[in-house]
Amino acid sequence: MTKPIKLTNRAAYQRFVDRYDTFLLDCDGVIWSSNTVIPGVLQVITYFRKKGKQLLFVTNNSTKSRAGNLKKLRSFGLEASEEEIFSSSYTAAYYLRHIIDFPKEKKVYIIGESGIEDELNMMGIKNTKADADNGPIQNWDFADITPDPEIGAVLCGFDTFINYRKIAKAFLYLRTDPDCLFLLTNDDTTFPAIGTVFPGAGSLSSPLIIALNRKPDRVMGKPNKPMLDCIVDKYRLNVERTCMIGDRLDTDIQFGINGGIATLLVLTGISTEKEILAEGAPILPDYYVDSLSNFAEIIELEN
Ligand SMILES: O=C(O)[C@H](O)[C@H](O)COP(=O)(O)O
Ligand SMILES: [Mg+2]
Repeated sequence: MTKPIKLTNRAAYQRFVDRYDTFLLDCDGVIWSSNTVIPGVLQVITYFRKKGKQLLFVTNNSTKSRAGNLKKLRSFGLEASEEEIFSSSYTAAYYLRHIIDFPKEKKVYIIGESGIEDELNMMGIKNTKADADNGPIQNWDFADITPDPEIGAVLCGFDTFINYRKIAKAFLYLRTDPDCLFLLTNDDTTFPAIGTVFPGAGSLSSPLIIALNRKPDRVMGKPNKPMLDCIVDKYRLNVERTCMIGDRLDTDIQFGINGGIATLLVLTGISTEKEILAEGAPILPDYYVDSLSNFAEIIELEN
């Protein structure tokens, strides 16, 4: 495998920017770390816009809908449109409506936050509301955990309100109805926040996988196909002139590789330089850089 190129000077930054017309931008670990914007990144994204680059925001974070992500981008002063945003919650709703045509009389049981519920509602897909089971089981009372034939799919995403009740209900729906779909918005094992990492969506759905001894039927987010289909259905990407920019090898960079597009790893999130320089590293980006903010050097040149 070709050794990744580290971008470290103005000439390299300029060549890279001139080489691509479309950037698929990951969010957590590239633009922000939970609610804090990564220093120096905003001006670079604004500069890409000024240079007429097409920007698509491609996030595995299912907690927000496209509208929720747009609000967050704008809260940092970044202009964008919902059309440019692809979240794993949107991809899940898109997949259920446009790829498998989920039965209208059936419901989706959500383990996740409002982003999933909002996107399912916008696609007209019945669901059990994200906060329906945020309360714990009281006094070992399992009486209200019963099979529900209306549940046609269990959809798991990132859920900071995860609890035993949700896992138990999802388990029962999947165990009692073999036709009930088991779907994940994404399976990132960790989540980057406040300069460190915490358990990710993939860790939160693992109790179900273990208890059921069953793998999910489909995972929506990067590096998986539903997210790529969702983007390609909306945008005719010129893969030759497109680059995926991300902080995680097994999601962002693998997604680029699967899509036949170039990849740039930034070291402000999950994956490290040590991982890509290791002998026999399984996933390698084409390029890497300490931070997206490094490109600010070429902005100064122009001013
Ligand atoms: O656990 C998760 O859901 C992920 O860590 C997180 O959401 C990744 O988001 P992204 O980096 O794709 O924006
Ligand atoms: Mg990320």
